[in-house]
Amino acid sequence: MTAHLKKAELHCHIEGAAPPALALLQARKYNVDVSSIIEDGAYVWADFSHFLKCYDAVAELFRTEEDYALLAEAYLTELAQAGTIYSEIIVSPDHGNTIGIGSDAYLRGLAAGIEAARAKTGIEGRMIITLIRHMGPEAAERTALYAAKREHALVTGLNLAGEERVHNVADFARAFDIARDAGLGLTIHAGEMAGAFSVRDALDHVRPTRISHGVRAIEDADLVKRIADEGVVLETCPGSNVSLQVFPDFASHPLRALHQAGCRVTLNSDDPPFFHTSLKQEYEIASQVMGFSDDEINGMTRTAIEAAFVDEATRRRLLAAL
Ligand SMILES: Nc1ncnc2[nH]cnc12
Ligand SMILES: [Zn+2]
Repeated sequence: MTAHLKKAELHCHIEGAAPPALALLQARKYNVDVSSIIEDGAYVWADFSHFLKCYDAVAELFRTEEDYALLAEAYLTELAQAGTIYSEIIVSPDHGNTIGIGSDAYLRGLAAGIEAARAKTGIEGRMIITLIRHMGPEAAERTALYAAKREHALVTGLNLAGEERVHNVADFARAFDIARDAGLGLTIHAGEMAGAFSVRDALDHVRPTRISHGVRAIEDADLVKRIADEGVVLETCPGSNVSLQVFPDFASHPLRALHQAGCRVTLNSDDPPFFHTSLKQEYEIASQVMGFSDDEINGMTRTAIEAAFVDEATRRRLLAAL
């Protein structure tokens, strides 16, 4: 049982956290037919590419600042009820432009939701802006320049998500330079849908302090050693990996092997209802299915706070709360 453990999360895509019931309410509100993406109260998708399309269709159902405030408040409140003290949500201001409210209003809505959840429960939240790999380097640079303006105090990092099997990380190096110069924390989706070379690619060309997923580093023993030696933090999402068939089951998941090799690992939910999981469940899986002790799991939570993209005063306060 992990209900008594404090929790922290570095990796959850906010539109991917929308429960199907909420998506259905939004669909009704905007008169959108979602029968092809929600069946019997669950999201339907067949593979990773299809999942990304389903994700975009769900994101399309959130169209105003208020919609986003409610989504963030609901998600963070649920996390806090499970004992979570810190959460970074991955956000996509480009989506604000797609739906016509603009990036500022999109972030303002999410920030309002984070603040409302903090006022109610004490949970601390931050936003990590993501570049979308399959939208290419030019769009990424525009988004990085926007992120670097740091108009929202709760925006503290930059990520790269989307279809990992297109482009090289080097194509996005300028975007990450812009973010680094602006003092944003850096993390990159790698070693999820593509193999170990993709993690190496991210480490060689950008040197982020964290890797989103990174689990397929296990395919290359030298790379695992490098991750451990350099103290790179892996935002692992076992439920997501099994759901997307990156690994056939939890028994084959490399979390235990990475931990044993000295890699700094953390527990995360990614897109929880899409993958039939939650942060609470990821902690349960680590404990009950993978056999990690409470001390080992607390170590992962501590690692998450140590690697969080927050100011040092907040980090000290969160570490003291563990
Ligand atoms: N698991 C994932 N990998 C890459 N991009 C994503 N966008 C939303 N979820 C994602
Ligand atoms: Zn992700």
